[in-house]
Amino acid sequence: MEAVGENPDREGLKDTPARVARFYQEAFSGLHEDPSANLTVQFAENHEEMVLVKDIPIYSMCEHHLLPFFGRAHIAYIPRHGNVTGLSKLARVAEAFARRPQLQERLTSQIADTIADILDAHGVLVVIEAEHMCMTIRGIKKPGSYTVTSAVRGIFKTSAATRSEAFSLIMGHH
Ligand SMILES: Nc1nc2c(ncn2[C@@H]2O[C@H](COP(=O)(O)OP(=O)(O)OP(=O)(O)O)[C@@H](O)[C@H]2O)c(=O)[nH]1
Ligand SMILES: [Zn+2]
Repeated sequence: MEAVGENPDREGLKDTPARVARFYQEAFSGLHEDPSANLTVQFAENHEEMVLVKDIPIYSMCEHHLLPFFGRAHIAYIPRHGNVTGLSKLARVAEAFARRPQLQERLTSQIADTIADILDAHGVLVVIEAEHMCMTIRGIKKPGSYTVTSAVRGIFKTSAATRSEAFSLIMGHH
């Protein structure tokens, strides 16, 4: 506060360091979580077909400026026989990785790798669309620009038809 020319002792600012500390604790709480622990809930269901949870709201922080980037994640996977997980658990994996100092690319691939590994899925496809505040309120200042990243694993990588089915479901109407 002193460095930007503020008086840290004035009424409105005196609790601000503690508030910022609590906010960072919340924003980075994923560092103390094991995202894969969410995937222990598995149903012995024989559905070896695509499951897609789309439009999951995502808030993360870019590790360069500690400014938010936010948007939507879409997670598709094709379960192996008997390894169907709870739908909310896919969003929980995304949430645990988002609450860390991040890069959008790393966030995308960490979600995909964790689901692919822990569920031993036939395939996983993750798409994240996000706006980066470090590109909108500062620097190059391009509000409205979106970054889209994807990570494809397993059958989504080897089968172009399966991959395009997932992308058309993601891009399609709600
Ligand atoms: N690849 C990638 N880059 C990111 C992400 N979040 C922020 N960045 C970029 O990280 C870069 C950091 O660049 P630097 O040149 O070190 O920092 P800077 O001087 O503040 O850069 P400008 O934003 O261009 O003003 C910038 O280009 C950001 O846009 C992300 O999730 N993925
Ligand atoms: Zn940034």
